[in-house]
Amino acid sequence: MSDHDNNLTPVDEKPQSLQSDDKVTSKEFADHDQLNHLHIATRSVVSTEGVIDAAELNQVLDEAAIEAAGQGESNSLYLWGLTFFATIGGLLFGYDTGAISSVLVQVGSDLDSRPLTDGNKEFITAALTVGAIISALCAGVVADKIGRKWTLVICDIMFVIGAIVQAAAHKKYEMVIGRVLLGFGVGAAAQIVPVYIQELAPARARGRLTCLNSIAVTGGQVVAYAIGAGFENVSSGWRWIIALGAFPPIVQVFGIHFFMSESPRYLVKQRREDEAARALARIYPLATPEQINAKVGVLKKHIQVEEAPLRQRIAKVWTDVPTRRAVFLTSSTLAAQQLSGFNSLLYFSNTLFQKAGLRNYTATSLIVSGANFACTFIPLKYIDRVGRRRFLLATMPCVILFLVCTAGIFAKMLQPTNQRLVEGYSYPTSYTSAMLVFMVLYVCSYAIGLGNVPWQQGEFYSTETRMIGTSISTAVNWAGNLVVSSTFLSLMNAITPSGAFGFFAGLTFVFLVLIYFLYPETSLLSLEEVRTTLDGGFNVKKSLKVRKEKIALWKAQREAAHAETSA
Ligand SMILES: O[C@H]1[C@H](O)[C@@H](O)[C@H](O)[C@@H](O)[C@H]1O
Repeated sequence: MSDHDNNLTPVDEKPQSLQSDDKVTSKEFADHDQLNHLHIATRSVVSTEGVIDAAELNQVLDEAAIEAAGQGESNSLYLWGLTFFATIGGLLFGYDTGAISSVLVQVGSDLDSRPLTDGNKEFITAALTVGAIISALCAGVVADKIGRKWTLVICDIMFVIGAIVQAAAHKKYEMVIGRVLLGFGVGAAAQIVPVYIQELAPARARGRLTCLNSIAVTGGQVVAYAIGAGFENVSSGWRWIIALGAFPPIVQVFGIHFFMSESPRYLVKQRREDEAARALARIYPLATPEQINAKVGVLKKHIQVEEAPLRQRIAKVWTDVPTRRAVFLTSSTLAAQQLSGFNSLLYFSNTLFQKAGLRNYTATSLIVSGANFACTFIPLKYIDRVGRRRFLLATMPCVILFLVCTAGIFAKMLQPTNQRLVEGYSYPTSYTSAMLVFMVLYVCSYAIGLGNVPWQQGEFYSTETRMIGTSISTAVNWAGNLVVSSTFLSLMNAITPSGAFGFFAGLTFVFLVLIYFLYPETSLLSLEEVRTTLDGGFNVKKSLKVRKEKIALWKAQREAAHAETSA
């Protein structure tokens, strides 16, 4: 066993009670069986290497006790409420990215009195993404300055104005402006909502509550498709599809005003410690006032570190090697998510299915987004138990396989039309059905792994670099989205539909190799353990070993506790 792992090993003897000026190593620290119990129960943030003084130890113990107080108990109603209102941001991200598929088909000649060309369609779709890249880059800094809640309010304002401008558009450029404004909201929401949830959630529920945001995103896309199908035969129905997106932000602003608290971390930073304590007491209803105060103390300590000037924190992202590794990993996985091509289907499936001669093409597209939504629930249940890395490694080969099958079926189907999708040509139903089946299987594999796991990115960062690191990788994600959305239709024209899907398969394969060699397992490891995992390398084997031994240790502890109670 490595030193690292030894830190988790319980010993028979308890250490002497600790005086405030005592220095204890992390080894002794872990030997304290109370802490060991709490550490195991709660995955509290404990340094596994450094030297910690006793006052700090007590603080961490108290913080861990807060987590333990919530252990076994379901999340408080308040926490559910916070998550509900926060994930409206995810819902809007999904709705506004999903709605474009129906809008592009239904818009007809309503803009500039001319039908949209493929180039126009790509441009309009990409406009949102450009806005999102810009806002993702700024969102972290803004949220550190004015708070998470107010950043969300700005997103909501963008959602409403963007929707109004688009719904009222008669010219292409007005539509593009509306999409960019909407993009400002979407990009910032994609960055802020998961981090806000991670800052509020108790450690035991963090992974799953973050998954809820992905469910809101994919759910928003399904709602957009369903509404799109509903308005298919309504004149100027596309204006309604867009306008309906202006209502959820109003609900969110209502929730923010009357219900949501600011992140306790931000409140402490603003020296509003009483408010922070009140928010924490509602999130951890079983915690004692002393525990809450201790938690506020721990936050204060973290925030002192965070208070390094912005320029220094940005510099650290580049100069600190483990942080650079974190940026590389989170950006690569978020790029892989986009370059596997899922959004090409999300944005253009209506156009694609319409050209392939499928009747009810909007309803057919609903199957694609529905499969994405349904499969997002699988990681919700198992993401901590099975592990992030395993989810990716198990599902990415399936993504590649079904992309290749889709490419193959296109190649066969388009033989009579010289590998071009010719609108009005009647392709055999056996081919169009097989194409749909392979696409759905591809989407399911994507949703279980790549669609979800990369958004757990916050885990790889220290408190100090989390906002900036996740801003960078979120912008990379939107940049990948831009590449796919602005080139897909042209790519299909240039290298045929089968070539385009084959290309996505090839890119996914490259990322699969990268993840296999470099992506460590983070589930069940404390945040501190995740961070030390990136010291001196990517340490994939070490992370797997630590996780395995941790599980073995938990089992042994549980059995010992069981034997003790039955004796
Ligand atoms: O995780 C989400 C989800 O997979 C969405 O369906 C997709 O449209 C987004 O681009 C992605 O970030």
